[in-house]
Order: sequence, then C-alpha cells, then structure tokens
Amino acid sequence: MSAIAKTIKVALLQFYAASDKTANLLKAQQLALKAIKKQPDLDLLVLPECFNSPYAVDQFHNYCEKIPEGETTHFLSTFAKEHKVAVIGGSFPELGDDGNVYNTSLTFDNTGKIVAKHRKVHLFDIDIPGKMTFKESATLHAGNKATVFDIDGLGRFGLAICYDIRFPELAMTASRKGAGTIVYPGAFNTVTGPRFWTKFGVARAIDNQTFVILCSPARNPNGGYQAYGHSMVVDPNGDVLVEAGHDEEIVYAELDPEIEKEARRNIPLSTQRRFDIYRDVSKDAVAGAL
Ligand SMILES: O=C(O)CCC(=O)C(=O)O
Repeated sequence: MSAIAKTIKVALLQFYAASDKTANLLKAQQLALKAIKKQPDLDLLVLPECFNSPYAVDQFHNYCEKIPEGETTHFLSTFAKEHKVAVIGGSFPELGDDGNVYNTSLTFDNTGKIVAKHRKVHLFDIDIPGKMTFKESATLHAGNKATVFDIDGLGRFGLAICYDIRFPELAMTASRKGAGTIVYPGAFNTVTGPRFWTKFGVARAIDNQTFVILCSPARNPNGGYQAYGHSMVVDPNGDVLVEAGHDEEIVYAELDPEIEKEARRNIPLSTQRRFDIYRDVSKDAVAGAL
C-alpha cells in the first residue's frame, strides 16, 4: 500500500461532548451528515478525542463500552457503511476484556469494518502548579503498541491519541513503516494548547514528511474540561492547510500525494538517516493495526 493512494478529501468534526451519551452520538451523526452533504465525495471523517463522554477521569467508567459490542462502535460502523466513507472515530472509553478501561480510537473503512484500534499509549498525567492537574492513570490503563494500518484505496496511516503526540517515537514508527498520514484525535486544553498544539502538529509533520491531522473537541460553553479546539491539517512541509477556531465547526482539507512526494524528493531524509550512529526505533517497536 502506498503512503497516500489518492488525493484524500477529509473533514474534521470539532464538537464537544456533554453528559448525555445519546445526545453526543446524535450530535456526531448530525455533523457527519452535514459534512457528507457539503462534500458528497468525502473519503474520510475524523472525530475528536473522547467524543461520547465528558473528558473527566471520574466519568470514563460510566461511559465505557465493549468493542465491538457497544453502541458507539455500532454507530460509527453503521455510519461508515451507509455513507461509504472511512471514519477515524476520535476516541471513547473502552471496557477491555480484562475489566480495565482504555482511551481507545477505532478506524473503520468505507464498508464499516474496523481496520485499526489504538489504545492511548501515554496517559496524560501532569501537574502544573496553580494551572492544571490531570491524572488519566487514576482510572485508565495504557495501550501497548504503536498503530499503523491501511485503509483500502486511501493509503497507510499512523494513529495515536493526544498526549501520545509528545512522544515522537510513535509517529517515527508509523512513517518508517510507510504511513503517509498520521492522525491524532486530541483534547489539549487552554493551558497547554496555546503553547504546544500547533508546534506538535508541525513538528511531527516535518520530522516525518507526512500529513498530520489533529482533531479536537470544541470548547464547552457550559464548563467542565476546556479543550483547546483548533483542529487542523498540516502538510508534509509543516504548512497548516486548515485550522478551526475553538467553537463547534467542521473543517475540510485535501491531502495531495504529490505534495508529499515532492517534499520527500526535495529533501530526501529517508535515504540520509544514519542508523550507524543511532537506532531506527521502528525496528524495535511493537506495532500493529488492531
Ligand atoms: O499534552 C498535553 O498538553 C495535553 C494532553 C491531553 O490533553 C490529553 O492527552 O488528553
């Protein structure tokens, strides 16, 4: 499978989740329908991190679902199949067979089949005095692999979630294994978002000469965790192709394989690496699709 098989038309759905799961799924459906209506030949829909539940450590166990039995998986799969569009389904709390809860992202091809499952590998545990404390590990367990997969007709992708973007090894692994696009559903916040969000999108794109897609929840005007917003698509030269504000919004972009080819041809990093000096992390990485 090539890195990018064709020009990919993508829509990023930026919206916030409140406490009613059914209403959250309904909102996702309405926005997805709006995107399809505006762009009937859409190839790919991307949703934000934690789109069926509030982003709160004391809530994940109330919203978690088994995969594939749960209603969120069913909703995403049905939408993909009915509308013949691939879907990178943000993330939602998964109840694993081991009884643990994970922050998990599923990808569906345009027949509704699950082609990738990523459990957030790096849990968001930080304490910035007076500004922000968050401890996902209080209620979530971490995944144990880098995620690289193909979507039929579109190309090869890497997938990781939010805080995972701070660890470049996952993106390096995906790109060295042939990914042309790396996708991060992510809910940065109003403390770390303004300082870091765009820089990480640009850095991962330039380092790996891939497209990078960041899809955030919108800010919730009724309070709770305040996501940064600013969903964006960055091209392999680090240029931001499209960027949302912080309210609910859909943004659209086209991922042109020629831009990636040209970036890689002009600056041929892949043939210039010095694995005699440093290791190729992708060789040792635990990686897979599901
Ligand atoms: O890395 C950050 O600053 C934010 C990460 C985050 O919000 C998350 O992992 O959900």
